[in-house]
Amino acid sequence: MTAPSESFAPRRDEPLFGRLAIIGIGLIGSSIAHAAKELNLAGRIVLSDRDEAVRTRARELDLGHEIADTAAEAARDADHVILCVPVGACGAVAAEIAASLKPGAILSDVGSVKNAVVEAVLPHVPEGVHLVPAHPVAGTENSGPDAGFPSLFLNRWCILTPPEGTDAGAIARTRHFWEGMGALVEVMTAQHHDLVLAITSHLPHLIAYNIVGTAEDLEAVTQSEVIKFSAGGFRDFTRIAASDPTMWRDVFLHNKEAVLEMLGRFSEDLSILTRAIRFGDGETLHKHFTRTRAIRRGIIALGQEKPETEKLRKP
Ligand SMILES: NC(=O)C1=CN([C@@H]2O[C@H](COP(=O)(O)OP(=O)(O)OC[C@H]3O[C@@H](n4cnc5c(N)ncnc54)[C@H](O)[C@@H]3O)[C@@H](O)[C@H]2O)C=CC1
Ligand SMILES: O=C(O)C(=O)Cc1ccc(O)cc1
Repeated sequence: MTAPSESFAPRRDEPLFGRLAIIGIGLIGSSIAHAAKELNLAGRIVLSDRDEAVRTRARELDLGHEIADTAAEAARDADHVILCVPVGACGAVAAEIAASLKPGAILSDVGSVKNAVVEAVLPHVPEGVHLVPAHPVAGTENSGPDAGFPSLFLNRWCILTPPEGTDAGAIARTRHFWEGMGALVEVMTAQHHDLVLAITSHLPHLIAYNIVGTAEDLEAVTQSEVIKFSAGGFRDFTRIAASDPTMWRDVFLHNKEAVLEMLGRFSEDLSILTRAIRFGDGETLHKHFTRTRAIRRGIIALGQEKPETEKLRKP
């Protein structure tokens, strides 16, 4: 199947899909387009975006093989259609392309929330079309067609959440597509996905948006010292808090229950730490920090993250 290659992942001799349609040409859509073209995952890659300026830029960047003016045009006759738009737009785009989807096609997405996307998209999926939702747990704080790069998904998880009874062949083809881009694939229910991601991704983003906002509110008091002396911790938060506002508004509006559940637990734990500080309970603080340090070391041991000191060393 694979030939020796200079690429970041093996290039296929034969494409996996005849026609791939990507709707939404932002960070994720353009990254898929780069990877799928470079690795020969699809014979023809057609992209579309509702924003004309984005379509023009995608043509300049030579993304895929063709930029269509409408989502319906891009999806026509496609074997694999991926919605790469904000979570709140998935239902409307599915309605827009429904009549263009051919029997046997796989309809997928990349949304950071899964249950709400399935609920919004499923009513528009024609008979014979397979819905296989996906979430690549890989990204950056940047957005738009210039932000994408082909190795974004390399060694990163991609979670598939097919509704019960989904055709096994369609799930397997979607798995092979993401594995083809170097991702590690896991299958779970949409509900479980949303609960896990609420604590591992959505809550951390909310905390970052909040702390950077609080710091900005204090600027008058601190006279720019927040920015000047922002050491590692705060700087990391500013990167996360620079993430796309539309995308993250949609994440919180569409994963409301799970995020509120995790936020409740977070607040309870924060109260314990607050009490410990107030009453000088060093033992509680030390115990807590020891436990969290072990979690970080576990992530590094699994090879999913490099120690900061290694990142700082010159290559
Ligand atoms: N940014 C990240 O790090 C990650 C994002 N995701 C998910 O991927 C999806 C896309 O995110 P990004 O690529 O970061 O966003 P982005 O903001 O870079 O691009 C989204 C694109 O969708 C287009 N769009 C919006 N509504 C549309 C519609 N109705 N029809 C056609 N095009 C439309 C916009 O014009 C924009 O070009 C989101 O659902 C997000 O939750 C998943 C993993 C990581
Ligand atoms: O930039 C970061 O650190 C991210 O966390 C990127 C990201 C954002 C949203 C997702 O659904 C998955 C990954």
